[in-house]
Amino acid sequence: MPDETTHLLDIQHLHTGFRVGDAFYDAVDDINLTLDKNEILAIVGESGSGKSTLATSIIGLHNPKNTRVRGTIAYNGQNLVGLDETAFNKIRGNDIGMIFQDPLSALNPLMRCGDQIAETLKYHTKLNKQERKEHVLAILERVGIPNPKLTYRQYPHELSGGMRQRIIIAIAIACKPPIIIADEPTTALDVTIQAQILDLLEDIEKETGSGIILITHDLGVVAETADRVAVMYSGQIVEEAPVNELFAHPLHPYTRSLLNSMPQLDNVEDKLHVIQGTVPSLKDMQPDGCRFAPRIPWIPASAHEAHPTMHEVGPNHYVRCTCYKTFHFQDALSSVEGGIVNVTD
Ligand SMILES: Nc1ncnc2c1ncn2[C@@H]1O[C@H](COP(=O)(O)OP(=O)(O)OP(=O)(O)O)[C@@H](O)[C@H]1O
Repeated sequence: MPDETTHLLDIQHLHTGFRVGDAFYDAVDDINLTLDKNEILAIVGESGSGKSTLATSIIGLHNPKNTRVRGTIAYNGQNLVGLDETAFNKIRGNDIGMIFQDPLSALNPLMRCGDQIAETLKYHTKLNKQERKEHVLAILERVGIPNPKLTYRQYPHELSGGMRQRIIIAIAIACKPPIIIADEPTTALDVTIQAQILDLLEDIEKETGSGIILITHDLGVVAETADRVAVMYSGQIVEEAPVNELFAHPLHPYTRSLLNSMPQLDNVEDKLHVIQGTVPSLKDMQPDGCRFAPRIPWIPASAHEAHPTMHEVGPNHYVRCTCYKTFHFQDALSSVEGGIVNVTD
């Protein structure tokens, strides 16, 4: 692991629990993770695995009445956990830029696009009105808007989905934040635009040296864009590795299942395999033991750790629980249940 002092962000023992009835349930359960300059760290996992909760914990977007956040998110000598709204407002946009999945709901429909970018500059910089306008035009050009002067005056609904996402990226990078969190930034876009937006994010990372947390359920996006990957399942990280290592030597049964459920362009004859079962809801999460065990019932209980920990299995490669050592995909013939073809190798 890189020297601790170089980490942009150092998350230790992060728990984020939501109130359900009278109790809190951890959607993020003891996460340890670092982000460095000049890297794109992908957080990948199925819907409900806790990816967005991790992101919103970092930028303090939770209602404290219904949410309990514990642990440390060290940034620039301070712990972001427990900061009040005033302190977070200074950090959001200036230190941490945020790119959301749905640009239409993230933008103000009644405000011109240029003014929305200028607003961030107004709040965080001492630039005067004219300087802000010039800066916004330069950013619009940087994010690939073909006619910045026209788009400055346009409202979000006048733009295509791809262009709107470029506006969101412009807002996120306006103050050159060292950290950018992109939560499913391309999910709502078609494939061609998706590739352009991912290229843009990569260029920004190279130009500015920022660290980007890229949240996605799409392993194709991960393969194309990320430097390092953390795989999340049921609120926990189950595997973490540099991207090439993860794709070449995936170890955790969940990672292997996710990879096996990806369509392979070079093997069109193959069936698309589906992972049986679903991510448990908050109340149904097992407090201890291997949380993926119920989805691989053919693996004996003795293969799992009672209290799973992360094991270092190679340089910067970590995997949770010992079950990866004995895991194998179930035989295809015996695994057809309820119309679902289970993963096989
Ligand atoms: N405000 C909330 N109150 C209660 N439960 C919540 C809240 N937000 C999320 N959850 C629950 O926390 C768990 C993790 O959700 P989260 O949205 O972080 O997952 P995700 O991996 O980002 O999924 P998706 O890709 O669908 O957003 C889920 O069980 C979800 O229902």
